[in-house]
Amino acid sequence: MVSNYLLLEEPIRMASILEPSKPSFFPAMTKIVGTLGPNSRSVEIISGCLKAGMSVARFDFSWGDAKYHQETLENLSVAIRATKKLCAVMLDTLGPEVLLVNKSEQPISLEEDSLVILTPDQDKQASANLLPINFSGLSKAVKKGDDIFIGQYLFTGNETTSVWMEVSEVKGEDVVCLVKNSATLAGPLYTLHVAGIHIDLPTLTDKDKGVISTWGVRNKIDFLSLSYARRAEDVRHAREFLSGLGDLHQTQIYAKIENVEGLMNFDEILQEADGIILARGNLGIDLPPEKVFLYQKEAIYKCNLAGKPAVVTRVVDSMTDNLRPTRAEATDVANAVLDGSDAILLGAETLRGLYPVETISTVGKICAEAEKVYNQDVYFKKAVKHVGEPMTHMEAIASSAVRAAIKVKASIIICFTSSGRAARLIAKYRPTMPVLSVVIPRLKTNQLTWTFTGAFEARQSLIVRGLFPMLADPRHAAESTSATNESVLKVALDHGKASGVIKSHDRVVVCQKVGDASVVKIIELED
Ligand SMILES: Nc1ncnc2c1ncn2[C@@H]1O[C@H](COP(=O)(O)OP(=O)(O)O)[C@@H](O)[C@H]1O
Ligand SMILES: C=C(OP(=O)(O)O)C(=O)O
Ligand SMILES: [K+]
Ligand SMILES: [Mg+2]
Repeated sequence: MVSNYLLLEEPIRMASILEPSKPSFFPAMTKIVGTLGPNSRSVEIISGCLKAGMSVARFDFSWGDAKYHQETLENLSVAIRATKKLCAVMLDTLGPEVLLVNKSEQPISLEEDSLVILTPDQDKQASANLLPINFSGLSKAVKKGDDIFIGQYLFTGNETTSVWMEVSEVKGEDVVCLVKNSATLAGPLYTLHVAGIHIDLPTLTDKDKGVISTWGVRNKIDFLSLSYARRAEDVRHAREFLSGLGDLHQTQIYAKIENVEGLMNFDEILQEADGIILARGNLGIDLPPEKVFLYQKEAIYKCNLAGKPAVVTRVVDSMTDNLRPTRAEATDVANAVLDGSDAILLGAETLRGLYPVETISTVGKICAEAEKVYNQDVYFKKAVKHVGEPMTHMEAIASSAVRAAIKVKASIIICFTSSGRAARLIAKYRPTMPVLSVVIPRLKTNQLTWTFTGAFEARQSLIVRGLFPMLADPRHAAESTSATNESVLKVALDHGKASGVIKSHDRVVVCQKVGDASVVKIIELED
């Protein structure tokens, strides 16, 4: 019987809930993006994060300079080599973020019911009555009665370091606000959020362009997280910019939807972007609390059907200071997985939290439990129906591979790919088993040198639910014959066996091209 119930096995036995989970080679099919910062930049901690399951490292240029992030990234490279765990690199832009400018970095104590002026004059000293900001258009964007929220970067919402204010008067370029709660703004970086207004600043700022063309090019970033993407044009513009920067034409763009403006243009943004980040931190302030879940479900579903990864943020804020998540947070992580998300992005928890490694492993365990009861059957049927008929050959092949793998209870799917497209399409149908995407390098030339492609494609699958990349030896370059295909398949199977995902007598579904024909084959392993 097929039901629309979220859980696959219906009903599950209560006693089965208590059974300990079997350890598996892959911590979870859902991926974890960790933001690296002060509490997660040593080789030792980063190695711990990788072993716990982090597969994408986010470098947030809202703070820290290129030198600081470069040191962290070099430690990441050492940790990758030491642990033999792959990790992709994501550059997160500053974007049109309004910041408080407190040059002295002295703590500022704001009193409930007092008045404070927000001014674009950055030469002024910050005080309890005057707060300079980096944006001169605020007075034109707000009106009396609007809510303004100032919080420490990545504020958790339950700190006494965030302040809620109401606009009481606009005076020239200054905005006079009434403080609604007492708070002390200590530390260097504070961001300002005004619900529901358009901030007239470019999505890709000059500072962002500078960072991408230097730090980004130097480190061949796999992903650009485009903060505050508000229109499809923002993504197109970023893509045009990347296309002029050598290798970065291969960088994928993840549009971060952080406000109502981005939400209103969601469909057109999804069409242009390679993936979506549901930035619930900012969007959660812009939306009434009772509407956030609705956005989450709809946005993830649209991403799933488009075959584009959905990344959910701000899941276990309380783990920034605690070893255990709250019950609400633990349930929220599981629900994000049941909703269909590809990856969970950790911010404050890994960046400045006390328990970065434990947070990653806790979130991974919750994801793994939720994946086991994800109603793949219901989702699969919806995905097939949505594509309609006639299907493209690749959609037919990808969906058939997933269906065959489930029917024969295969332990993995092995997918040959060069562009990564075939593997992504398989992931779209949400197989319940891991997909080993065997990326076959292609030889390309820029008329000066010959190089192999494949590294970007392999790392970019590290954010997709269920995909685990393996980069084939360049000697097996894409113009492959059936003999080389067979030898690559043997390497992939050996890799699967060595890592424990496949064992003797297991069934494996393979998706590859043989001559001109795309085939899905089922193989049963011998001893
Ligand atoms: N080098 C290869 N050897 C064998 N089969 C391949 C190879 N590259 C891709 N395939 C298969 O070809 C089909 C098209 O895959 P796709 O990833 O779209 O190809 P490409 O990487 O060339 O864009 C899929 O069935 C895929 O498994
Ligand atoms: C992840 C978010 O943003 P930031 O880049 O500021 O951490 C968010 O708003 O959810
Ligand atoms: K940012
Ligand atoms: Mg944000």
